[in-house]
Amino acid sequence: MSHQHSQSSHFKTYVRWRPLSPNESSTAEIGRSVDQYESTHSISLSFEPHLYRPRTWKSGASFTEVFEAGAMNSSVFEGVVAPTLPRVMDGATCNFFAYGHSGSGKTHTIIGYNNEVDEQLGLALSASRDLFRALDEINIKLGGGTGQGNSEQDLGVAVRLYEIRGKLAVDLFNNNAECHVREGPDGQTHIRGKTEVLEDGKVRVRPIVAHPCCTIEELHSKLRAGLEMRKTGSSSVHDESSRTHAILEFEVVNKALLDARDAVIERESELVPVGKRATDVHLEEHKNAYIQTPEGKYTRNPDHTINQGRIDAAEAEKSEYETRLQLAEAAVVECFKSCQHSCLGGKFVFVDLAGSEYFVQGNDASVVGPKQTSQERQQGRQINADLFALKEVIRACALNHARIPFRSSPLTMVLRSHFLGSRGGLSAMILTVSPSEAQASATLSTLKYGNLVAVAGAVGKK
Ligand SMILES: Nc1ncnc2c1ncn2[C@@H]1O[C@H](COP(=O)(O)OP(=O)(O)OP(=O)(O)O)[C@@H](O)[C@H]1O
Repeated sequence: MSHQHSQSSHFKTYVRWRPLSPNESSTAEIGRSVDQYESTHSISLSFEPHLYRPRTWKSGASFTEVFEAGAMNSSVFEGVVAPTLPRVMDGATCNFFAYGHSGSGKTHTIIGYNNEVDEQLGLALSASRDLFRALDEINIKLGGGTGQGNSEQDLGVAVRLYEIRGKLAVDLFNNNAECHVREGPDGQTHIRGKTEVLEDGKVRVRPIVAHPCCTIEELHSKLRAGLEMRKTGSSSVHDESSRTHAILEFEVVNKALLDARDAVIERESELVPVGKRATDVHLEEHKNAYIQTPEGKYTRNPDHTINQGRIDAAEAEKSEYETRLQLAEAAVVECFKSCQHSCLGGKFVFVDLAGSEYFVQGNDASVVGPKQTSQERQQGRQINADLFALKEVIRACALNHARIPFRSSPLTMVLRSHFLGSRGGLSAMILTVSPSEAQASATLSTLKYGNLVAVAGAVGKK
């Protein structure tokens, strides 16, 4: 088939239909069928006549699998996430994006609403369950490890939960603290909270909080508390609509790594006042070294001698603290080298993308969104920009470009390390869609975006 594109082994796209909800039971369903090619599927849709919508639409052969409305979370997990566990246990990052309109089933898929029943457990919670099982085995095998986080080397899971709201990251594990997303001189993205000035003059800037968990129960309870903090906005479709991208990370850690990272933050906070003092001393000593003549020119001040010794002492102190920081950073690297298992640093990342009702492709008139305030329209524009940026990053990664446009949006900046860490890992997008004719425009919008992303993820791959 001419429109058939093979799926990259590093990026996959899935579709999940949800059942009609009780209040949609009287509405008609979108006509749909699936064609299977070698390892991909295309979807054909037919709609009731509508002024702003085509009568039929067919995707490319873009989708790895299409889950029908009867599929339980456990089947989706087995098809999408479970096969990637070995990659995470080898230290890679596997990213999973849920994308769909408000009420289409993103939260149902990622977190789940009934955690008492295994089949209903969301993908993230099932992933954490399997991750803990695998880590417990290693902790016992590596000898001495109790699996309860008592040993420096016992492996556990650090969980982070934050949202991208506009240009800021909001830490749901730190009382919704607003954090800035910046690129550092090292080219890495840094997500940092407000600067805290401590009593001893140290200046601390905290990264996103990572809760270390030794058991799945501990992780669930932290997660429940964080999810309570999620901002909800009004929506014409679903009361709990989110206008933000939520990011949930599970990273394999041990106490030695967490301590080493804490030491880096501590050394950074010590360096700030010492660095400032060195700059102040330099400025003070040079301030009176020149005077202005009546003609407005600057000339050396004969009455002032620069105290070079004072400047040198301040610089020497600064470089001592810089060395301490470098040693602390080297200790983090050493943790990875000395760990007896390659899984340290392996990550599952789940991203609940903002609702697809904001996605507009060109002058696409088929998308008729809910009535929005001007603030919501502005958020919508940012979300749309994020989604385009994400697609372009996926394309550049698939093409193995040396320069990947992570800087294009706060979302892609934040995902930088996850995409780079996914070399050896995998990224997948799950498109959640409603079969209701009443949601046809939103469903079409979701599938169109998913189709674009799948094409982007498949370029350059045979
Ligand atoms: N596959 C499914 N099977 C059964 N029920 C589902 C499924 N998908 C969604 N639902 C139900 O539909 C409702 C809306 O789903 P959900 O809250 O997951 O939507 P959402 O996409 O996360 O919405 P929002 O973006 O507004 O948060 C929930 O009551 C959920 O239980």
